[in-house]
Amino acid sequence: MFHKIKKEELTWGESLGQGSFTKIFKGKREEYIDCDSHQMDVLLKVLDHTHRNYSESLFEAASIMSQISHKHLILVYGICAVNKDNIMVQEYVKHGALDIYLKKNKNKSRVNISWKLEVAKQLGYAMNFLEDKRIVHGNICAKNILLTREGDAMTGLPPFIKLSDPGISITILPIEVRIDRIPWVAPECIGNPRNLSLESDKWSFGTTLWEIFSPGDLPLNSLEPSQKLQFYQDYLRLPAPKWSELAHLINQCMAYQYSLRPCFRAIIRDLNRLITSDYELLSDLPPSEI
Ligand SMILES: N#Cc1ccc(Nc2nc(N)cc(-n3ccc(CO)n3)n2)cc1
Repeated sequence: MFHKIKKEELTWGESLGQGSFTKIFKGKREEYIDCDSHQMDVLLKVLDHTHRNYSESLFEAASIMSQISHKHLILVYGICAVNKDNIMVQEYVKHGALDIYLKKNKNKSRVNISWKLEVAKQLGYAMNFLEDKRIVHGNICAKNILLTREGDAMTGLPPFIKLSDPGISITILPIEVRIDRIPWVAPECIGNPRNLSLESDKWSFGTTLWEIFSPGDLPLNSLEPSQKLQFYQDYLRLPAPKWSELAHLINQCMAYQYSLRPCFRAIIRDLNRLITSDYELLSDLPPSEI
């Protein structure tokens, strides 16, 4: 399952924002390694008291991430559950979530096409690792991609990302939340969330690709819930990026027929093709026009 962490080991720092049913704080964890103490930075993900009924799902998310180890997956140290608080303790990632980072660096030359392709490829590696282990994540989105290293175009140092835990599973969340998460939640999971599968992770990966390459926009952000549902009922597609090969890959991942979605090995191969083809493209389009 997961390691149980005592509240005394934790020191609380600043609030860093909030997820759907959680609040996140920076913190420190006292660690005793061969009897001298070490303080390490941690991220404390606290379940809102009003959603204490979801604590089992938070523990399940922690348990999934604790059972596997990969350089592009977040490291979860364990859970601290004392009286009303349910806290997931994970490694602190220096630059936080990708969705906020992309907005902040919208027109910065550092966040260019090759930077974005590198991030997409690393996410593909994490997803391929999960697919090989038949582990469904269930909440792939830019908000759950964490930036360990910004990278530096001058020295050619690439960015480095880690996929976060899935949080509360959509299989137990009310239909309103599933509809609100269109277009990240795959169509087959709207009617019946138990259709969550390795294939639905591919759909979400496609939406996340769209997010990474859009200049900080959120897909279908202006639509009401009923219009989001209609979007699926009409088999509509997200606005295609101008880069047709990228648009093609996004649409393959976001195939309404889930058996047609490519495996992550194929997705990584296609991303590598985009990376090699990317340089002709750079000459004629400004990054924001992809
Ligand atoms: N300003 C700022 C700032 C904010 C957060 C971090 N660090 C961090 N470390 C993690 N392990 C997880 C997260 N998350 C953020 C959203 C989610 C939702 O999944 N996680 N953020 C660093 C700087």
